[in-house]
Amino acid sequence: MEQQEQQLMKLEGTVEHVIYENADSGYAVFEVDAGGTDVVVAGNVGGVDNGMSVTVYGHMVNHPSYGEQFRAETIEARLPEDRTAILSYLSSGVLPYIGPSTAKKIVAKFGDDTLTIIAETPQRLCELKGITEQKAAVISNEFRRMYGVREVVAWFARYGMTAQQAVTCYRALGPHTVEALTQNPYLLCGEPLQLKFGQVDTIAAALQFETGCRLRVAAGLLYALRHNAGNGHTCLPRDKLLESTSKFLRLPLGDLEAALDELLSSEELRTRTFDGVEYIYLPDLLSAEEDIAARLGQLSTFPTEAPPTLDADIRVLEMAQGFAYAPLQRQAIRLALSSRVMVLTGGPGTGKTTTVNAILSLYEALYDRVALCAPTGRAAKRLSELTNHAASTIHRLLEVDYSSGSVRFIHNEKNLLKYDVIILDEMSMVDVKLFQALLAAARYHCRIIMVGDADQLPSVGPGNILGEILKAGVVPTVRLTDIFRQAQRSLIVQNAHRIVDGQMPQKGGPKDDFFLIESNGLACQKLVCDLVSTRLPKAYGFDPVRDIQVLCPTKVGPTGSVELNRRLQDILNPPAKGKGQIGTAESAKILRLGDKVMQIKNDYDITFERAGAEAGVGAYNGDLGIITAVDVDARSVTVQMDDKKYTYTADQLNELEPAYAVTVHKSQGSEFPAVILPVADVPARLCYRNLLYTGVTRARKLCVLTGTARTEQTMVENVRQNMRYSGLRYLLKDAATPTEEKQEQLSAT
Ligand SMILES: Nc1ncnc2c1ncn2[C@@H]1O[C@H](COP(=O)(O)OP(=O)(O)OP(=O)(O)O)[C@@H](O)[C@H]1O
Repeated sequence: MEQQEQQLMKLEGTVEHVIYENADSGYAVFEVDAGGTDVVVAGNVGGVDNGMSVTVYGHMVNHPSYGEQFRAETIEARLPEDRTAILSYLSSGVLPYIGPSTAKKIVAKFGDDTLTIIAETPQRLCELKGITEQKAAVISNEFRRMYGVREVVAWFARYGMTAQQAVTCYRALGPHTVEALTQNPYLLCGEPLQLKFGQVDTIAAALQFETGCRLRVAAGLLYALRHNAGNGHTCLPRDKLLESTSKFLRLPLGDLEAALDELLSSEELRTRTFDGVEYIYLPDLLSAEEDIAARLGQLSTFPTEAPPTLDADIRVLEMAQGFAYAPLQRQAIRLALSSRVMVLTGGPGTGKTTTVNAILSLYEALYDRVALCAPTGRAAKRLSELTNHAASTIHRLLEVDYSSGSVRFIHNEKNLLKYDVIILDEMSMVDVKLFQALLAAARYHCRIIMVGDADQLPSVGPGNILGEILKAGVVPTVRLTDIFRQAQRSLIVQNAHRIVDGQMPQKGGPKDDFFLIESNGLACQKLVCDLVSTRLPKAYGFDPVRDIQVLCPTKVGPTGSVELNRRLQDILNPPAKGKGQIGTAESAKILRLGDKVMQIKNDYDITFERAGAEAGVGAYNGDLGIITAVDVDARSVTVQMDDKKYTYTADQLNELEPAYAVTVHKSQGSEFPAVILPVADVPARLCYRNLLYTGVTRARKLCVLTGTARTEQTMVENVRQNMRYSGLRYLLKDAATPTEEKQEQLSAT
């Protein structure tokens, strides 16, 4: 920090005029009187007000439109200290009920003590005509709130953290933020910042916390569980949790046992034993799994009957389509119409969508309200194209309310969705919290049909619901296994099935929709670029940006997504005069007019416009779009994602990345006309079957593998199933086991 500060310039002065301020991000542009010279300062400083004394560290930069300005890295702001500064501060209208003339009167009366009086004895303001007790209280509260934010910003700056982090934390922890963090800095590991344990440990050490203290041990255990939830585990075996936490805290196991037991008895953590092994859960993840299990278990045991005309109805559908359903498809249709809950699973080309279409038609004849949904926008779009029926994302169905700064759903157990049936596609991508929310918002009698392919990569969030449901074996399930004739002609489909069966894909040739071109290292990088930019567009007529997608198993290396993005951006959308572009210092990425970009995290707040339709909010991880405008001065870009137009301001640019090449993980739930998948230089931990399978099955018309047969073979043979700890299968089995009490409840309904 010190070293960094040495390279930074220091500027001291008084804030003269705030030109622009974004209260959410803490970004501000303001003029500072630095001993007679006015300097424009810009940066994420957490807000400033006229009259404040500031010490700013940063660099002078030359802004293309605004000329010279000081780009602030950190700021220390103090409240105005002398009369003139206090008057300027209050006159700016920073506090309610105080305009320039009232400010003058207040300062004339209380002088240098003005701010102390406002903070501590606001009733004294009533000595001035026109200020009632109520007004004085409002003024004082607002002052203390603002002062609180400044205090938090200063505290954060002391430990090398940004004003934006401070503002976010203040919003979550409130006026006592500094007090709370001083007493327990490890709170920073939790929501909303989720800082790395090491970083927080350094802060704690500076605050004289002992390495063996209870707060640190408890924080370490919670951190390990949260970190593992980020890797998909809903729980951890007790021994494993203790062992890994003991390693990163560098404390003996014995020191951790007591802290864990305390956390369990205070219910900050929960425990369950499955198959004789004790598992430790974060409470919200246990509730999610228990709620899911209880609801699915209950629905599974709910007696229902198929409509008497079902066979005739199926025959009518077959006649209308001109083909008969295969026996397993028929079984799935019957099961869907005679159960409250079911799973339909199978690989590509096995007739899932055709079966869903039949189920949808039959249900629509019976019920008014059938919802079709999928976890991602692209999956929902594809579903709606394939079924000719409106489909939405789960988030859209539940309607996100982000007004409190965290995700809540408008539809929940108190405001149920008005559907009789919910058909949920791409089930492999749904995590436990989202599924819990969906089930909570479903009416008691609502039927749930889950469709998915368990061999795809599991959800980004914690849990492996589809896999666990299949393992539990208590939810009625049909697994489609035969590949239909049309699909059999496709080498993409055949090879996808070969991969799942552990066989090497057929190599294919130019006439097939799948082929492998052997290559390696930089040659492979060049090959991918040639295929995207010239060879495939020439041979197949694909648009290099809109139709072809490079999917990388990894981010790193010559054929990782980072490097390929850089190369492809240069080739497909090179810089040109008049073509706006914005560079971001942190990630060294460039966003340029015409670029294909991806939203890389959920933003529930960002607004979009739609031509001829209602505007809305929300952009989700994995959404793809094209940059249609760049405002270099304002550092903002406009992105068109299907029919939605978003404007990203300077502080939102970190949500976007060029997307000529994306990782297979980010492509889950999407399909592309042509996929190029480099299978060279893949790090060992990413060399596994489901990843290759997921990548290949994203291709609709053409899949080209570039790389080495050896890497391909390693991927096919490695069945490390992205192993995830979860207790859902046990909880489900338990929930579906009829007990006397449950039987009584059922017969009473
Ligand atoms: N009973 C059937 N008889 C003849 N053809 C069928 C039948 N069911 C499905 N098909 C055809 O098989 C092909 C694959 O079916 P479908 O698209 O439903 O499979 P899918 O499992 O959804 O595949 P994907 O996951 O790849 O989308 C389609 O061309 C479809 O028309």
